[in-house]
Amino acid sequence: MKAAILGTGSWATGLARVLNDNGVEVLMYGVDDREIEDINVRHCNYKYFKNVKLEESIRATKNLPEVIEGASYIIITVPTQFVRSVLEEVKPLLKQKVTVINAAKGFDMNTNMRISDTIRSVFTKDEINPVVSLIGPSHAEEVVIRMLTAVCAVSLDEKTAQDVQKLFSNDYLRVYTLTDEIGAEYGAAYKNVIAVASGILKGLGYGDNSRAALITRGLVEMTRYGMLKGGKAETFFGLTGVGDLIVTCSSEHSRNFQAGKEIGLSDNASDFMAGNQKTVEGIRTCKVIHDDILKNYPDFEAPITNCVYDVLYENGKPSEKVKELMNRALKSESIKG
Ligand SMILES: NC(=O)C1=CN([C@@H]2O[C@H](COP(=O)(O)OP(=O)(O)OC[C@H]3O[C@@H](n4cnc5c(N)ncnc54)[C@H](O)[C@@H]3O)[C@@H](O)[C@H]2O)C=CC1
Ligand SMILES: O=C(CO)COP(=O)(O)O
Repeated sequence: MKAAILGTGSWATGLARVLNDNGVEVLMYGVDDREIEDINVRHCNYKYFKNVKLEESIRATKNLPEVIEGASYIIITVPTQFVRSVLEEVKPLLKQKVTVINAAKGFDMNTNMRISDTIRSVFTKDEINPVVSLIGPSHAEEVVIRMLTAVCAVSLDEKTAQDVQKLFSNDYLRVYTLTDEIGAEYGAAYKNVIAVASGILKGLGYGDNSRAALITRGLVEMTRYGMLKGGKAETFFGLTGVGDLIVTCSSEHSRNFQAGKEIGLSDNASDFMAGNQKTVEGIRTCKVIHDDILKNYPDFEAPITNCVYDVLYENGKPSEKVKELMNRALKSESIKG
C-alpha cells in the first residue's frame, strides 16, 4: 500500500515516519531542493529536526506524477495557503479513487473555506472517498521521535474515518474517530489564534496563572464560535479542541506560541510581521475569524481574537491589549458570553 505525502516540512516528515513504521510505502512531494536532498541523501530533515535520523525507505521528490502514481492515500501536509493550488495539480494525475487526508490547520487562502470543503470543491465524488482530517495535539518534533500522541481521524463518514484510524495507529500514535467535521476543523484552526495570545503573554513576562486563564477563556470563545458555525459543544472538549489548545498554548515547539512570544518580547508585532518566514497559521486564521465575526455576527463577543487582531493588523501594543482584556466589564463565567 502506498501513501503520497504532499510537503516535505515538519509535519510531512513526522507523518511519513509514522506510516513508514506501519509498513506503508511513503513518497513525499516537495518544492524545496534542500529538504528533498536531506531526506534522500542524508536521511534527515535538518531544517526541522536537528538530531533525527530517518529511515532510508522514506523518500522525497519534486516529481508529483511519481508521488501520486499508485497511491491509495494522499496526505496534505503543506500550509493551508498552498492546499488548493497543490490539489489542483494533483487532480489531473488521479487514475484511481483515493482517500484524501488533511492534516493542515486553518482556512483556504482564496475562499476562507474549511479545508475539507476545499478538498470537496476540487475533486468530484468519483475521484475521492469521503474526506478525512487527521488533527489533534501533535507537535511533529515529538511524533517524529515516537513520543506518545493521540489524535482524531475526523470524517462525516465513520467507515472512512476508521480506515484512516487503522492506517495511522500504532504503539505511539493512538487515533480516535470523530464525525463532527465542523467542530473539529474550527477548533483546530481557532486554537492557533489563542496560542499566539499565549506566546504574547509569555513574551510580556506573565506566568502560569495567566496562561491557565487564557486557555480557559480561549476555550469558551472558540467553543461559542464553533457552535455558531454548526460544531458540537462536546467536540471542543476533545482532542481537536481543548487537547490541541493546551499543547499549542503551552509548548515551545509551537510556531504560533513562538511568534506570540517574539511579539510580546518587543511589545509590538510590526518587526515580526515584516520578517516572518515560518508557518504560523494563527496569523491568517485570526484575520479570517475576525472578519467573519465583524461581517456576519456583529453581536458576537470574541475579546481574545479581537485583541490578537489589533496587535497583528492594527499595530496595537500587546501590553495595552492585556490591560484592555483585564478591564472589560465584570461578568459571570457563563459559556454564553
Ligand atoms: N508541525 C507540526 O507539528 C504540525 C503542523 N500541522 C499543520 O500542518 C501544516 C503544515 O505545517 P508544517 O509541516 O509544520 O509546516 P513547515 O513549515 O514545517 O513545512 C511546510 C512545507 O510545505 C512545503 N511547501 C510549500 N509549498 C508547497 C507546495 N506548493 N507544494 C509542496 N510543498 C510545499 C515547504 O517546502 C515545506 O516543506 C500546517 O497547516 C500546520 O498547522 C499540524 C499538526 C502538527
Ligand atoms: O498544531 C500543532 C500541534 O498540534 C502545531 O502547532 P504550531 O503550528 O503552532 O507549531
